Amino acid sequence: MHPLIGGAAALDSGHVIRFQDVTKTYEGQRRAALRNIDVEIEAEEFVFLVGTSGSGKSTFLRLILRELRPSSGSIHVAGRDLNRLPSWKVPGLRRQIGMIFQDFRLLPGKTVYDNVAFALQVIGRPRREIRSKVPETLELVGLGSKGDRMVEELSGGEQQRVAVARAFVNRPPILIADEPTGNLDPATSVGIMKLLDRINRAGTTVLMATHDSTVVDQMRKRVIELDDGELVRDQTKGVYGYQ
Ligand SMILES: Nc1ncnc2c1ncn2[C@@H]1O[C@H](COP(=O)(O)OP(=O)(O)OP(=O)(O)O)[C@@H](O)[C@H]1O
Repeated sequence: MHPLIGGAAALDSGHVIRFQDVTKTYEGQRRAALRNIDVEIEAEEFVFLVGTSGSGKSTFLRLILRELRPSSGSIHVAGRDLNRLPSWKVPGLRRQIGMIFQDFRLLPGKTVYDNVAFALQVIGRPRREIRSKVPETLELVGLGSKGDRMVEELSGGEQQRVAVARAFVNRPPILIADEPTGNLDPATSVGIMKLLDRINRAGTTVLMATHDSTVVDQMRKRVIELDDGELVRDQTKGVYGYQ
C-alpha cells in the first residue's frame, strides 16, 4: 500500500454495489436500456464495464449515482437502498463515489491545487484538513510539485491525474471512471491505470466503463459486458472481447 493513501473510508464488508433484477426503460422508449440486470460488486474489487455504444453502460453508471431511477428492481450502493433513499440524502450517497470522466471536467482558470481543494470545500471540510489533504493527494498522483500550475498548462495525462486527485481527495469507498483513458495516448493511459490500480489496492472499489481493449487486456481484472441492455458476460481476470 502506498504510505500516503492510508485506508479508504471503511465500509461494511461485502458488496458495495448490488443490482437485483434491474430494468430501466426511458420515458417514451419501447425498448429497455437495461433488462433484468443482476450483479454484485464486492468491496475492493476492480471491475471493467464494457459493451458497444448504446449497450447501456452510461445508464448503469447513472443508476448507481441515482441520477436515474430503475423502472423495476432494486439497487444498493454503499449500504443504501436507492429506491428508499430520500432526495436529501442523494448528496451523501454521491460523496461516497469519486467520479472521473474522459474529458477531465476540471475548473478552467484555476490552479491544480484549487481544483482539488474545491472538492473538499463544497462538502464543507475545514480549512486545516484541506491544507493537509490536498498536497498529500497531489503527491500521491505524482503532481506534488505542480500545485501552483494552471490546469490548462498541463498535458492531458497530468490533467487526468488532477481529476483522479479531485475524485479521491475525500477518500471515497467507490471510484467510478467513465472512459478515463479515452483522450490519452497508450503510454499515458498506462500511467493512469497504474494509479487507479494503486488506489484500488488501498481498498477503494473501482468501476471503470471503457472501450479501451488494450487497457482491459493488460489489467486482467473482472469484466462485465453489456449487450443491448443485457448482461452477457461476467468474467474474472477477463479480457476486452472473446478471442
Ligand atoms: N435520456 C435518454 N432517453 C431515451 N433513451 C436513452 C436516454 N439515454 C440513453 N438512452 C438509450 O438507452 C440505450 C443505452 O444507452 P447508454 O447511453 O446507456 O449506452 P452506453 O453503453 O453508455 O453508450 P456509449 O458507449 O455510447 O456511451 C441506448 O439505446 C440509448 O439510445
